[in-house]
Formats: sequence, structure tokens, C-alpha cells
Amino acid sequence: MPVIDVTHLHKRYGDTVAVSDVSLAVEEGQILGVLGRNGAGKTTTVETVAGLRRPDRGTVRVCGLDPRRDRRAVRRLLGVQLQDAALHNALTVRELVRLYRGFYAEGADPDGLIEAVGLGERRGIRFDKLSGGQQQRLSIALALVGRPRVVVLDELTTGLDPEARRRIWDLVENLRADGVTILLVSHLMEEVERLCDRVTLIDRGRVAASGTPAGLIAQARLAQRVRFRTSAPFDPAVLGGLDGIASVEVSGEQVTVTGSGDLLQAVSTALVHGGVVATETRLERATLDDAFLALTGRALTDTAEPKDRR
Ligand SMILES: Nc1ncnc2c1ncn2[C@@H]1O[C@H](COP(=O)(O)OP(=O)(O)OP(=O)(O)O)[C@@H](O)[C@H]1O
Repeated sequence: MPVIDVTHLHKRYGDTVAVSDVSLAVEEGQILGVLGRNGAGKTTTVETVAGLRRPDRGTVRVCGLDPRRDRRAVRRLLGVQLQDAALHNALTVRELVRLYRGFYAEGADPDGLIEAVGLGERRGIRFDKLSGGQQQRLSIALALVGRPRVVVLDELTTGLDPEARRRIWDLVENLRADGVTILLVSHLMEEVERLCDRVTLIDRGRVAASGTPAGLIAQARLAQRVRFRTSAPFDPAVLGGLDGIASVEVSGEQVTVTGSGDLLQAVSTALVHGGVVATETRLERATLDDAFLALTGRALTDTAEPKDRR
């Protein structure tokens, strides 16, 4: 039985259909990434898992329990880091972590956890004096302070600087090593590729595809990507008629071709025939970003800025 099991979830707000027939499952000890653009329905989905929203239709189970009906039991099992954590402004980092620790019979050492999220030097600072990224790291610490077996993380590292992001990724990898089951909402492809065993792509409230990161790339038939530069303006028609080409993007001197088969060879030959002088030609593997575009028809990456807080 999956630890988190969402089946045929529907949720609307007035006329807005936020989630339409979403099903997803997270097996014990796995990390499932929910990836999608702003407004795709990711937060609504995980908020129903956390028991914060009532599904209009469908069922949500955490360790076989209903997060709303069995609220108390689920609270003991589940740690939740949500985007809009409303915390007590007048309390310091250490006071808040200790306060939350007191809600659980057993839990993490508050000071160790504060160090692990990189707030050691800020432990005596009030919540309202922390930067946005520091507040976010504190909310991650609070989600983990009861040593939950199941964790929901929403936009884990959006807005964090690269060092803080890597630290949090290490923390999540340690949780996985301890067998914790994690549902992770993200629109950062790199985060999902690094951390997640499986991914569910959500687009416009619906599941567009699910699988392992590598499986999704394979499903999109995007085995490869070839990049090169040209000093003269590039006409994509030069590559017209080549088998296996999924897309050609020209950005100034930089040309990116995605596709399958022996792409590098095919592109190189077509360029020679077309009289195009290409430099810095390199073959890259396709990413989840490419898969998202191929599977939904829309790019994921233009949404990589922090979302507006509601
Ligand atoms: N409380 C609410 N009242 C009305 N509409 C809402 C509410 N919460 C979300 N929505 C709408 O439901 C849709 C899905 O929103 P949701 O926050 O679940 O998406 P998301 O994928 O988490 O987006 P983001 O990446 O921006 O967090 C959006 O159209 C959003 O505007």
C-alpha cells in the first residue's frame, strides 16, 4: 500500500477548476516530485494531503488514514512545510523550533536541526527579522522537528541562494536515507532530477505524465540535445526533413536541436550539406524541462520565479 495515496482528486474554487482527476501515489521511503507551472494545482493537491483542504471528489490517504477525518493521527505522522507558513513574529528561531518540538512526544534535537538548515548563526533572531529565505529554512526545520515518517515539502528551495539550496538538498537526501517518505512540490527541474525517485507532471490541474525522471525523458522520446553556435544567421530549414528532430531553437548565435536517434551525426551532416559553419558543437542529454515541454506543449522554465504569496 502506498504511504501517500491520492485517487481521482477534484477541487475547484468557485468557477476555477484547480485540480481535475489527479491521482498519485508515493511508496514508502520514496520521494515523489510534483512538477508543474504556476497555478497548475500542485499546492492544492498537497494541501489536501495535509488535510488543509477538503476534496470535492476523490480520496486522499496517508498511511491508510484520512487527513481530515483522522486529523490527530495524521498530524503525528506527517510533517508539512507549506508556502505560507504563518508563524509567531515575536519568537526567535530557537524559541519556535523548541515550541514546535514540544508538540511531539519524540523528535529532533532543536539545535542540531537549526544547524542542519543553516540557521545556526540566526538562532536568536526573531522570525520577523529573518530574510525570506531564512524564514523558509525555518519552516523546513519546523516540518521536520517531530521526526515525521512522511513529509510534504512545497516549493522547498524557491528563492534560496545556491549554497542554502544545496544544504537543504543534502538534508532531504539524509531524510531519504532514513527511509522517510516525501511528497515534494517544485517547479525547479534540477531539484526534481536530483532528489526524486518518481515525478508526476501536473498541467492545468491534470496529470500530464508520471514516471521516473529518466522514464519521462524516454517517454517524451527526447534522448538527446545538440547545441552549436553559428556566426552567420541560422536558417532552421537546413535541418528540415531530418528524422527524429523534435525541436529547433535559435537564440542569437546559439542553436539548440532536440530529438532522438543518432542526432549528433545527423545534424552535423545536414550542417555540412547546408554550408553552415558550426562551432562549439556538443551533445547534451535531454532534461525533464524538455520532457515537460514535449509532454504538455508548454515550457516549464519560464515560471521559475518565486510565486506571489497569497
Ligand atoms: N484559495 C483559493 N481561492 C481561489 N482560487 C484559488 C485558491 N487557491 C488556488 N486557487 C487557484 O487554483 C489554481 C491552482 O492553484 P495552486 O496554488 O494549487 O497551483 P500551484 O500549481 O501550486 O501554483 P504555484 O506554483 O503558483 O504555487 C490556480 O488557478 C489558483 O489561482
